[in-house]
Order: sequence, then structure tokens, then C-alpha cells
Amino acid sequence: MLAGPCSCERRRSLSISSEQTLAQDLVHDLVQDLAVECRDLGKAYQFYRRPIDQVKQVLLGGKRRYYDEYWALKEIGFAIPKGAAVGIVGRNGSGKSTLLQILCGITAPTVGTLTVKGRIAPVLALGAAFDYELTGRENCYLSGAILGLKRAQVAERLPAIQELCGLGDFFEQPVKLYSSGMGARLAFAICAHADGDVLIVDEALAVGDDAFRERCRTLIRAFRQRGTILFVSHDLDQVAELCERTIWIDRGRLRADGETHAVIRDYRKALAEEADDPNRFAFMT
Ligand SMILES: Nc1ncnc2c1ncn2[C@@H]1O[C@H](COP(=O)(O)OP(=O)(O)OP(=O)(O)O)[C@@H](O)[C@H]1O
Repeated sequence: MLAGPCSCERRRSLSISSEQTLAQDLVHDLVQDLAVECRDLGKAYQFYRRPIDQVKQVLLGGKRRYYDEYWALKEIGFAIPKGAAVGIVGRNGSGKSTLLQILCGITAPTVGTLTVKGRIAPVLALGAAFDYELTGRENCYLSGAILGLKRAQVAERLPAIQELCGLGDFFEQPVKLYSSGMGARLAFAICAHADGDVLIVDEALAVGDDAFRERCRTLIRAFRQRGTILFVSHDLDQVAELCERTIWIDRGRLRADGETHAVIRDYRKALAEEADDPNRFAFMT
């Protein structure tokens, strides 16, 4: 005769299953509260040493490779909760912009998974999507549509956008006549009024002048009350001012991820002590 589980075994299995449910609920809550999560993310670019190699790859490719691979990012993994302000730092060419481009959907990762919850307001990407023949005002409507705003919503916010970007008469001129800083002003002003859940700021602050940077800082601080911010910059003081957490990318890999002051301290130390090795740009074949 098969014996049924004794009452203490049953109790144990009950408590295990309730623990499992609790754990599942916890994981579920944590996942719900995440704005961005990436796992084992990697991006490889292909480099052809001669133009003919590209043709060969298309015609004869298959298993054979006629290109060198360059892994701009490898094994990147992190989770960012909703409402966090996270800085991303690293030397030139370390992979910061590539990471942002993947987050914005401009480029696809070669490997790994990425989850972004909510609507992204990407300053850099938006600037790249401008129609250079259209005026600043017309680009507001175009960008607004890209960011999911209705025409009436853009019209309602136009005065505030125009005020923030401060382009004066150039607001009515084609964007092809703008300097890079003016384009960044327009992109930032639109993003700041787009109801995004995740604000991604790259070079907008770097190319802006002091007055504009100050306005951006004020807006970013205000945005922190309601959304998630990812902020890439070489200005470490600004990162420290705006972000409580910082991710340090080094040669395409995640070197540190933690409290901003600690990460920046270590990063500054590395900048001072570790030579700027050009070999980091060598193709990995
Ligand atoms: N479209 C592309 N095709 C090929 N290689 C690329 C491409 N975009 C970036 N790379 C390479 O990927 C690496 C990472 O570039 P990325 O722009 O992400 O660096 P970064 O950390 O943003 O640098 P910086 O601080 O100088 O802006 C660099 O070596 C760069 O040459």
C-alpha cells in the first residue's frame, strides 16, 4: 500500500509552495518595476579590409568570413528600476553610444536580450531623425509623431518647446542651417516635452552652451520625479550631480556598476593610472 505524505511533509510542501509563490510574486514585482533590463548584450561590427571582400561575402559567404569582427560591446548585463537616474561613463570608443543606440532601437544587438518598458525619449536618436529640409517648428511635429504625440498635443506644447530651445528666428528656418548645438537644443526641447518614460541623454549637454546646459539640468532634475534617466557623458561632475548610479563601460565590457561617487572615483583613478591603449581598437578576429 502506498502511504500518503504525513502531515508534517504536507505542511513542508505547503510552506515551500507558499515560499515559491512569495518568491515568484517578488520577482514579478521587481520585473514590473524595471524600466530597462539587458542580459549578455553584445554588438559586433563587421569590417572589410578591401571593398571586394564585401562582394565576396555576399556572393560566396556562407560559412566563410571575409570580414573582421569588432565587438564594440560584450556581455553587458544590468537592470535599471523605474525612476532611477543612471550615468554611463567610459573612455572614447568604449561602447557607450552603441549601448544607447541599442536601447533606442537604432541598431540591433548581435547577441543578448533587451527589455525596455515604457516610451523612450532619446535625444541623440531624435536629432538623427530630423528632416533637414524642414524647419525647427515642422520637425517638432515630425518628432512628436515619432514619439507618439498627437498633432494637437505638439501644438499645445510648441510654445514651451520653442522657449526651451531658444532658437529665436531660426526656429522657422530649415534644420540644415543649424549648428550641431542648435540641433541638440531642438532635440532636447522636444524630448523634454514628449511624456517619455525613459529619457536618454547623450551629447545634448556636451554640445550645448552653459546657459542651455543649465536649463537642461533643471529639466532633467524635474524629469527625475516621474521618469527614468540614462545619461552618457564625459563630464563626470555632471554625472555625479544628476545620477545616483553609474555604469562604467571599458573596452566594450561592463567594468563597474554601482553608486556614482564610488564608480567615478575608480574611473578617475583608472584614467590617471592606465595608459590610453590604442590596441583597444584592434579587431578581434
Ligand atoms: N556603425 C559602426 N560601424 C562600425 N564600428 C562602429 C560603428 N559605431 C561605432 N563603432 C565602433 O564601436 C566602438 C564603440 O563606439 P561608441 O561610439 O559606442 O563609443 P563611445 O563610448 O560612445 O565613444 P565616445 O566617448 O568617443 O563617444 C568604436 O570602436 C567605434 O569605432
